[in-house]
Amino acid sequence: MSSALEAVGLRFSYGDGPVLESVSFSVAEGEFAAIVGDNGVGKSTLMGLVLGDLVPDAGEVRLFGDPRATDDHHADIAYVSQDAVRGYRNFPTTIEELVSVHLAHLKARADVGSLLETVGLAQHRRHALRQLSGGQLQRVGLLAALVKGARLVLLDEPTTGIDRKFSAELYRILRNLCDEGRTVVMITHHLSEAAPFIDRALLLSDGRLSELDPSEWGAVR
Ligand SMILES: Nc1ncnc2c1ncn2[C@@H]1O[C@H](COP(=O)(O)OP(=O)(O)OP(=O)(O)O)[C@@H](O)[C@H]1O
Repeated sequence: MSSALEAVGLRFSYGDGPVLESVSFSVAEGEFAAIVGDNGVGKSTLMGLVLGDLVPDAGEVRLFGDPRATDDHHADIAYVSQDAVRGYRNFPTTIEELVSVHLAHLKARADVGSLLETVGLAQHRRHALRQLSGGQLQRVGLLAALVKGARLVLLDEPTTGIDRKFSAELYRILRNLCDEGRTVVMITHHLSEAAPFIDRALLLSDGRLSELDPSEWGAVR
């Protein structure tokens, strides 16, 4: 399997001591990987390096085999943050309109109904964004990633403020995306809830990333 995302010897500091010392990992196309670690260990910093918002002091990020510096694969990757859509909540549009406009802008052809079906929002297609719950809004963020046709979907704490039932639904949607060949890398503080759906868990601590054995997934909070 070829790699969707690879990091080789990433080192990064904001100025004081290094946040990341030497981070190396590879996520293959079609995998669902979770990144876990205590508060402040550098998970969002690592995401910033992957997204190109931050530049490593040493090492390299590769997207689909290409060094990020030479090809940012803008069209292939999508980032869904904790509050991706919350800020747009009062924008006067329905989900259906949002998707249609986005598709038209991208000159992309896709069936709006099946995209909404994929993220479990079909029955809300004519609802205004302000009528949606936090969990439903989070899925609108994911929907934007799908409209774009992203092959690599990055999520930072997608289940913050979302109850267990909605979280499980979101994980199931992400699992399905991976089964269709997309790649998902998700920062989470809820590994035990995500465990039934993911392929791999990577633990960030002391500036390094290590693979967690599935037998350890239940013990990490
Ligand atoms: N812009 C910044 N300038 C200086 N230091 C920063 C900046 N952003 C983060 N840091 C520091 O870098 C370290 C890692 O922060 P980061 O947000 O990456 O951690 P995290 O693992 O995502 O944390 P959390 O789980 O709380 O979201 C922390 O000590 C933080 O205070």
